[in-house]
Amino acid sequence: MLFIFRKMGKYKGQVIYSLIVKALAAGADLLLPFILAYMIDELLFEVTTSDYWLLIFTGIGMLLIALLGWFFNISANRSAEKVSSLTVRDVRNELFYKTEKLSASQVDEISTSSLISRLTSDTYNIFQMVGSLQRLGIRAPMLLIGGIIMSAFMDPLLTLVMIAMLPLISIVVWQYSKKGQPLYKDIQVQMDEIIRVLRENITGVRVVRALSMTDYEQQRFKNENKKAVDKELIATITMNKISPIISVVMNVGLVIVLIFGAYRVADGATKVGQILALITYFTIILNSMASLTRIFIRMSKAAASAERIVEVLNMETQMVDGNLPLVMNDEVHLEFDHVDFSYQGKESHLEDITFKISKGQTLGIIGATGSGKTTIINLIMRFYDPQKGVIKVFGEDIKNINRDELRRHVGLVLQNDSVFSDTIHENIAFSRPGVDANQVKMAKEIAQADFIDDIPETYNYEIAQRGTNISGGQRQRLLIARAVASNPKLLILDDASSALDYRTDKNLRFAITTHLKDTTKIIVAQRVSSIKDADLILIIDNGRIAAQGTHEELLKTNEIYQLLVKHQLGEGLV
Ligand SMILES: Nc1ncnc2c1ncn2[C@@H]1O[C@H](COP(=O)(O)OP(=O)(O)OP(=O)(O)O)[C@@H](O)[C@H]1O
Repeated sequence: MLFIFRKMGKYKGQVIYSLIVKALAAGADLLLPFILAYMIDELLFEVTTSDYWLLIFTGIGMLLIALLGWFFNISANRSAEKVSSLTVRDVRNELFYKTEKLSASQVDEISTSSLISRLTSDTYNIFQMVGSLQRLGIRAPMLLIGGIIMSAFMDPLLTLVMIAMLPLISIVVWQYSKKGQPLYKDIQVQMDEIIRVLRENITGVRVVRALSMTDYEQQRFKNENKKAVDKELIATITMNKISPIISVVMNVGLVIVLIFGAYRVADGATKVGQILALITYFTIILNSMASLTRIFIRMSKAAASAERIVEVLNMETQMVDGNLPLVMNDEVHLEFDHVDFSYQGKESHLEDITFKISKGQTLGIIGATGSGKTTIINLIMRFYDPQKGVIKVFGEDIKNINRDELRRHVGLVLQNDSVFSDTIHENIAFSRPGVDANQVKMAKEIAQADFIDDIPETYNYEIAQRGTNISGGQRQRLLIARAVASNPKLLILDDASSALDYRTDKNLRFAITTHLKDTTKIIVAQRVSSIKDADLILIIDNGRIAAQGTHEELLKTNEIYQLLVKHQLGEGLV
């Protein structure tokens, strides 16, 4: 909760304005029953000609005060909305900025869906609370205290009856608010699950349909949705018990006041107008208690959400960025020195990886599914840091290089990379400085993306979201064009040509070798033909390098490689 108040603190001028204006509006509301009592008791029953005019002027005065109250309320509410929007904008920005700085393993730990729900529904809960707090936070207590003072001013004895009810009400509100917070946290955690199922289905919509899994997925979503509804119900039922309890307690007080009031009017101890005003004040007190309850409910929700947001904001920055300028005068462009890595720090995913390649050379990585090929790429891109060993890129320890600087010099195509809903030109150029129309054209040629010339709109053709209006092979070529367009120092193609036919794949490799002579290339592939011309080939098996060497060397010495070649290229080559 402190976190929210700190964030609101930035707009304290505006908050103070809202609160003052709200207080004025509440003051106007409190004055009205008082004037009404005066009109009934002093003017209405003993009306003379002069009193008649006073009655009219007092009525007009009441109307003006009501209008003023209305104006103050509108102005304060507007200001309150502005503060809540700005506060939540700041929270979202800070959370997004932090999310960008999280390491890939921290994102794995929290999960992407949870990050999305923290950025959306959790921040919305804070938005609602900040608004309510300004709209009702001053108005409700003012009406409550003001109502008590005004009624005590009119009839202290009857007011005591009402005051006697307040401690009981406070205990009820406090107890239920305490219960509410964990329940609302549960709902938010369930929201993470709903977003997870939704994301999986949206990104995998075609697979779901192709495998006729729609019914199954609908059921899966229904289950998660039902769990959320059940949790919402438990929280709502729990919190909604507050209002009726308060209502019953207050109405009992009201009835007692009415009975005593009737006796006191009969005895001449008080007047009818005063009793009427008292009842109005008690209704104001009742409503202000209901408003306070609403604030407490919103505060419970917002506190649960703030806790989830603060949990992310307080995560330690695991990857410290180096700031050494990249000199790149080392001949060795990539070196792994006894590197060990595990995603969650438990089972090993890479073990004792050691190899090096020089500037302009090509590294081929081949191995079974799940053997650790992409994990090596993840470490080169510094998505994760290894637990042991040193990785040097361009001759510098990767930990000393600024990550943005490192990635600016790398052209990367990952297995499931996506294109964007934009023109072909933008998909290749990607708004990078220096990547002009000529570079884009050159990239198209290297990537064998001739299909672009066959489209009437050529580079202006609009690609649909996730590239649904081009084929898999065309998408891969577009991604390769994007990676080579900036003339990177290091080009990484992770299974990037799997959808290309052998001939196009061969032409692609030839074009890369001739056009990007100084670029160091890493090709991860399942096909021997894609990596056989590499200067160094790594055979990865279960997170370890089973063998390394050139095609010829491995053909002579390594059984796994011999088998691969035999199966893929034919007996004659072994
Ligand atoms: N983010 C992650 N968290 C935990 N484990 C992971 C993560 N990514 C990959 N793994 C595990 O690490 C191992 C190596 O995965 P990796 O993606 O490197 O394999 P790969 O050789 O590239 O496989 P493929 O050829 O199928 O792409 C696998 O057992 C995989 O389940």
